[in-house]
Amino acid sequence: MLRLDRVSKVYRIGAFGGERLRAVRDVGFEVRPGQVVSLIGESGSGKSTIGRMVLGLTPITEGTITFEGTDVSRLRGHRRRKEYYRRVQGVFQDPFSCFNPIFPADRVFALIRAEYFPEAGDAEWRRRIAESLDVVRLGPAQVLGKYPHQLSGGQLQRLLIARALLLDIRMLVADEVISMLDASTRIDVLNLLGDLKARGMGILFVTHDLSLGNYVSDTSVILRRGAIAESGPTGRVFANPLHPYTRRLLASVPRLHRTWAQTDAERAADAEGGCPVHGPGGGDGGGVRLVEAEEGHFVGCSGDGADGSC
Ligand SMILES: Nc1ncnc2c1ncn2[C@@H]1O[C@H](COP(=O)(O)OP(=O)(O)OP(=O)(O)O)[C@@H](O)[C@H]1O
Repeated sequence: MLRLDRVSKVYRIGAFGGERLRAVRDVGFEVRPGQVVSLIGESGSGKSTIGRMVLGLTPITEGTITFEGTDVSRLRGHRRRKEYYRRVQGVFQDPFSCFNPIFPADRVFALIRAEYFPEAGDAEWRRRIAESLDVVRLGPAQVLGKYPHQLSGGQLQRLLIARALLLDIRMLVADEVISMLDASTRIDVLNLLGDLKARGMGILFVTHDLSLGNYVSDTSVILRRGAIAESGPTGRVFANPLHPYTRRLLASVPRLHRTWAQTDAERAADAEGGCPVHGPGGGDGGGVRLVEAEEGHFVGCSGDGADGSC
């Protein structure tokens, strides 16, 4: 469905764009129908840049992104972009910023109608909205005609997902979609993503939170400084983390019955360095080259070992 091959992004930064920042390095993975793939990494690891490149919101520097066999790396022209967005949509962290406070929140539906379904009759359109709201478990009376400030963050987030569903999308990029929601609403939105997956939708789930990645995804892609440190079936990556960076991330998840001191000791042990594939002396495991350590489970090898094997 969605495939990234050796995708990189270099931003021009500094005065007059004279400096370059390599935010994403040679990233490749696939999202299949009915599959949730998590992009996991700390702040600045390049997760959102990848999500934005998939959505055509940030131009890619190198590599290829294909969706259902079509190269969508450089989407040009209103018609091509419109067709792509009929199939692929994004939902982001801050639902409030997606709504204009001076209009009722359901204006987002009217904008979709004007762009994609100008020929739809009123009765048909009302039925389609009701169907979409039903999928995201919102009653029309709860949200229609209400202003953004009258709705909760969770309701607004679900409204945005309902808007995307009007388009018969095949893939959703969900970028930190629950970070701003309270605990009870979070689980609602996570379960909703589970429903969408069950309907065959592919989901690219961007998160800095390992436990969320573990909860929702079939495949995990762990990013470090823009490169893949480790990737594979979520069960394998979490049960047998091979890269020191993944182990450090896992060690920093607060757990009941564990103390700071125990977590610190784990961190220190992992910080000793070396390549996760070839051991100490094999570089720092920067994730430049991916090595298949077990079936479908890849780990970044720094490629600079003394004997050239690494
Ligand atoms: N438009 C931009 N111009 C220049 N640099 C950028 C731009 N957007 C992101 N960056 C830089 O690229 C790197 C990756 O940023 P990105 O937002 O993709 O990371 P992230 O993993 O999503 O982080 P966070 O979880 O904090 O959102 C960071 O160093 C960031 O400062």
